[in-house]
Amino acid sequence: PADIVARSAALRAQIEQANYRYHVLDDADITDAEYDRRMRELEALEAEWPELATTDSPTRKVGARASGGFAEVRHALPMLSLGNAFEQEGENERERFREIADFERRIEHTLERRTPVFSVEPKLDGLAISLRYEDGVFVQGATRGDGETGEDVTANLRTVRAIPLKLRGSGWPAVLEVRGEVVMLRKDFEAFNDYARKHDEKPLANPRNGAAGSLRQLDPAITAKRRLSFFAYAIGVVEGGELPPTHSATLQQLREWGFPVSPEVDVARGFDGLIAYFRRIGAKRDSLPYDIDGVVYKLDDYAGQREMGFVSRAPRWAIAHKFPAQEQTTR
Ligand SMILES: Cc1c[n+]2nc(N)[nH]c2nc1OC(C)C
Repeated sequence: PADIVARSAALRAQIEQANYRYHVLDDADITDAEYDRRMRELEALEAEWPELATTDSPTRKVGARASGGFAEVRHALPMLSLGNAFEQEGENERERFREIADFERRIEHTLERRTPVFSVEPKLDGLAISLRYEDGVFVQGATRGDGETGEDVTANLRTVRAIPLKLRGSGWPAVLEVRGEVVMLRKDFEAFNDYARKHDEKPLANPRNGAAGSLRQLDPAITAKRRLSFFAYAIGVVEGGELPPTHSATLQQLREWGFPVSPEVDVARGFDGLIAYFRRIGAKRDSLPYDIDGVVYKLDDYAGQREMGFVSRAPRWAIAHKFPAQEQTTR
């Protein structure tokens, strides 16, 4: 009936807007209680009128259990690994961060630029995944695997509220692949372990294990009980449309389409800019809502990235800069 259809459409719009404000803008405008009340009302409507429960409904109906394990997915564009750099002994910064100095200098020389612009990001310690959208609708999600082929964990990813089931706004390509990290936020990790201890269940060693373990559950109903999050950091396949010419502009575009992107991402110029960012993020590492194991520097313009190319499977245009290993207290 028309009034039911109108009511469910209004609830969807309100819930999707609340998801966007909570996960993307980190600026919720309704209380959790109000959010839950609207979700329960929509779930009740869908229970009474099942045709309302379409696959992109924000009620995120849980799919079937992947009985014989996960299907394999071949990444049309390999999911890259990153060369990484560690701190060394040395009198001055250029020696202590020699590998970063070499990385940046190689780009200056090859592209004949001075102090090139980099997109700089925290390196989240979670599980890398690739999300495929066709005409703005989430159709498939896969783990990184070996970079060439991963596991189809679509049903599990549909239960992650930070992952949009359909894109927001307009102007997206016919096919868009977004890559990023599924993480378990520290507050959700602590809550999970408090619950586990009280109920004599095995606690998680660290949030990364929480994310990996939750996503690889064969039964998506179990994944749905684990509170996971997601932050986009790259693009894969793009067909039937185009993206901005720089990575930093693309990340902003992804936010507008409904993807969470870490608020810590920034742009930096030249070696000094990279090291200033490394120190800034290093200083606030323990106060971030998720675990990180370093920062990532990427030449910002895609034309320059193409010109720099790759060494084996790691790009010459990007590098991870790791912090000294932290004694991982098994909480
Ligand atoms: C493997 C990887 C991991 N991360 N993490 C961030 N933040 N960016 C990023 N980029 C990556 O690869 C790029 C080369 C796309």
